[in-house]
Formats: sequence, structure tokens, C-alpha cells
Amino acid sequence: MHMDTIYALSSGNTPSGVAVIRVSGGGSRDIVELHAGDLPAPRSAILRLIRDRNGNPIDRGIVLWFPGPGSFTGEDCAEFHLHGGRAVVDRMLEELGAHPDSRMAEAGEFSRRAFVNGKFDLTEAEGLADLIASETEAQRVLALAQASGALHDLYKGWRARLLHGQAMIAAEIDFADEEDVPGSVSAEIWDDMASLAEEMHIHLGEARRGSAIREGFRIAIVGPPNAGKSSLLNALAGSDVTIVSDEPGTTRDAIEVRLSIAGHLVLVIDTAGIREGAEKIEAEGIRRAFVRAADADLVLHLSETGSWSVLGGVDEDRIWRVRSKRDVSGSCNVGHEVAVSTKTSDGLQGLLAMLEEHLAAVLSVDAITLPTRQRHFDNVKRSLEDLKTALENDADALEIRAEALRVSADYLGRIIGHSGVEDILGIIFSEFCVGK
Ligand SMILES: Nc1nc2c(ncn2[C@@H]2O[C@H](COP(=O)(O)OP(=O)(O)OP(=O)(O)O)[C@@H](O)[C@H]2O)c(=O)[nH]1
Ligand SMILES: [K+]
Ligand SMILES: [Mg+2]
Repeated sequence: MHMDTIYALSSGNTPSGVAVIRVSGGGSRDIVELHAGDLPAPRSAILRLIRDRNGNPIDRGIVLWFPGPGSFTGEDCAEFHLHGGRAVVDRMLEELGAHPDSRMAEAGEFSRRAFVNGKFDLTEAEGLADLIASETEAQRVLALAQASGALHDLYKGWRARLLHGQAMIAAEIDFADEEDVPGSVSAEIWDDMASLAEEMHIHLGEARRGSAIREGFRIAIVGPPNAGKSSLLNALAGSDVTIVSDEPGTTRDAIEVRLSIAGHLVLVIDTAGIREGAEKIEAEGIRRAFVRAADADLVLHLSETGSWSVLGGVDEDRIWRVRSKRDVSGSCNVGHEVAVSTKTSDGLQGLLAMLEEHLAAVLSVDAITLPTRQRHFDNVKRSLEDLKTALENDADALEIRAEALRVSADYLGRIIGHSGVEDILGIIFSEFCVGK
């Protein structure tokens, strides 16, 4: 298959100290020879005068030559490390575009070629995208592990066990008629299949943690009108991000603010005050408040009076009862986890300390094989369903059980990119920026 030679600025915006321009594809060798004079030794940084096609200097910089297949993309690749001036970079890109069959790379195209050439699987590609996007320490640790193959190894290992199980059963079916086959060949695999189902179940239970690290830990602030919800959001954010007033029903729509608490990415969501008998718009706001609460990793349920209504649809163990306006309501320390006043700031430090402790516990990345994306969760869930079908089926229904194991393995294959992935490649690689 003939592929264009692609190039892009892989480092950040110009101007910058150094600009890295990456090239990949069959034309890389000609490009290096033309602009750097000749081909340097592979994988060695060489300082060269970089010239345009007429021999006029563009800049002095480092040239690296990575012959395929031992390169990032698996193709012949090169890097030019130039001074990061806008004119320098523009001039070099213009020169690269003048080569036959060369063009600017699309977003994620280098990584996509690396995937196509078997340099990494889909979970590793996702990990790389996450690593580039990482803002917090937990995100970095998790992304690096995923980029290094932690999830790949996990899913590949599971898939191999399922396929082994399927093969054993297939063998039993084939030799069922032969009289000298001693007992059931497949009996031994069912123990392992049962423990695999348990491992998958535990893994699925970690999905919330995975997405909380990757996308942010969601804290919803809910409670009756005028409980002081918006005031608390402003206090946590340290600025007036949302309107506070003594009029009940001030907040109509959910407002989300990204904060960093002790190095963790947190999304704090202020919601409309919950009460009975609200009119159209307010009622819609209340409906949304319940949706955000049900979705949240933690709900701060505010009450000024010390009585908390039942929050339908929200897990009890994800709710913290917060007594608000403690400067007027007092802090009797019953029925709630913490009492705060945004007016005097009393209790705010205590609440923050509790949050920090909770975040540290919930978002710890001691386990580095968390499902970080919906598609991991969905496919493991389906894989587990078929595994259960295999486990629970009648012992004599060997064909059905073998087929269920095959389908179960197939779902894991989809996560790592062995099968049924064409439709999602575009989605995954478009997460990358140009030059990656
Ligand atoms: N004394 C005192 N007043 C507070 C405190 N927190 C908020 N208030 C006041 O209570 C009123 C309502 O505060 P908001 O933050 O708008 O309350 P809310 O829960 O967001 O209200 P809605 O959006 O209408 O549901 C405002 O007049 C605030 O100044 C507090 O800790 N102490
Ligand atoms: K209000
Ligand atoms: Mg409000």
C-alpha cells in the first residue's frame, strides 16, 4: 500500500526555544538527504546546517534519522530540531510540502500509523493520548501505565485464557466419540473461568475510579433553595463563579467548575435548590440537580436547618450531609458530617481536609489497571456476560459453552484492537493533536 510521507510540528506553539518537526513515510530518506546534506547514522543526534531545496540555509539544528521498522511509526522517520521561530518553522514546513507525495499530517496520524504497523495496541494509544492531556499526578501515573501496556497485558491475558478454554472444549467435542479419552478434558478449565469472571467483576467495579481520575472527580452540591450551595461553590473555587443572592431559586441550571484539590482534578457542580411545587423552568432545574447528583462521585447535601430530605436515586454512601450557615444555625454535630459557614469561613478548612483525604483514598493509583474509558467498561461487561453464559450453561451443551467463550474473548479483542475496530479508529486517534 502506498502511503504519503507526512510531516508536522510535533512540539508546542511557536515561538519556542526548540521546535521539533517530525517526518514519517517512504520519502523521509530523500528529505533528510536533501535538507541535511546526507543521511546521518541511525538514531544519532547530529548538528547540521539545514538547507532549502536551492541550497540556501534555513537554520542550524539537530537531525535524527530513524529507519523503519525500528521507529515510532514503524516507517522511515526523521526529526528536525530547529529554533522555534515562527518563520523558521513555516519555512521548513513549506520545504517539506514541496516533496513529492508529502503532506501535513492529520491529528493523531503518526500514532495511527504506529498502531497500523503493530507498534502498540489501542489501549496503549489511548494511554499516550491521556499522557499528553494529563494535568494531574494521578492522571500521569495512570496514563503512563496504560501507555506502557498495563491494560493491554491484562486484557490480552484474559483473552488468552478464554481462548484456551474454548480450545479445550473444542477438543473434548472432537474426541467425545473415542472411547479411550479419559474423563472430561475441559473440566479443569471451569475453575479458571470462574475466577476469571470474578476478576472481571472486580475490574468493572473500578470503572468509576478510572473515569474519576481521567475525567475528574465529580462533586455535586445539592440542597433546598437558599441553603448556601452557590456560596459554597464560590468558596471552594476561591472566586465568584456563580450568582449568590438571598432570593430562593437563584440557581436555575447546573454550573460546573474545574478545580484542583490537593493535585486532583475535581469538577464541582452547583445545582438548583430542591423544593416541592416549583414552576416549569425551576422544576427542570431541579430535575437536572437530581441527574447530576445521581451521576456524581460525591454529593454534598446542604441543609441550613439540620433536616435532610431523601435524595432519590443517589447512593447513600456517596452523600455527605453538610450543615450550612453554621454562623447562624450553630454546629451541634449531630446528623451531619461537617458544618460550614461561607460567611465566617468556619469549617471550610475541615471540609477541605475531609475532601483531600477522601480524594487521596478514592483516587489512589495503587492499581494501575483501571478501565479508563466507557468502551473498556462496555466491552468487559459484554465479555463477562458471555463468560457467565458459558459458566451457567448445561454441562452437556458443550457447543454453546464453547461459542460463548469465543464471543467473550472477541469483546476483549475489540478493546485491544484485534477485531471490529475500524469504526472506532477515527474516534480514538482524533483525540490526538497534530504532530502526535
Ligand atoms: N449567614 C450566612 N449566610 C449565608 C451563608 N452562605 C450563604 N448565605 C446567604 O444565603 C443566601 C443564599 O445563598 P446562595 O449561595 O445563593 O444559596 P443557594 O443554595 O445557592 O440558593 P439557590 O440557588 O437559590 O437554591 C445568600 O443571601 C447568602 O449570602 C453562610 O454561611 N452564612
Ligand atoms: K439563593
Ligand atoms: Mg444557588
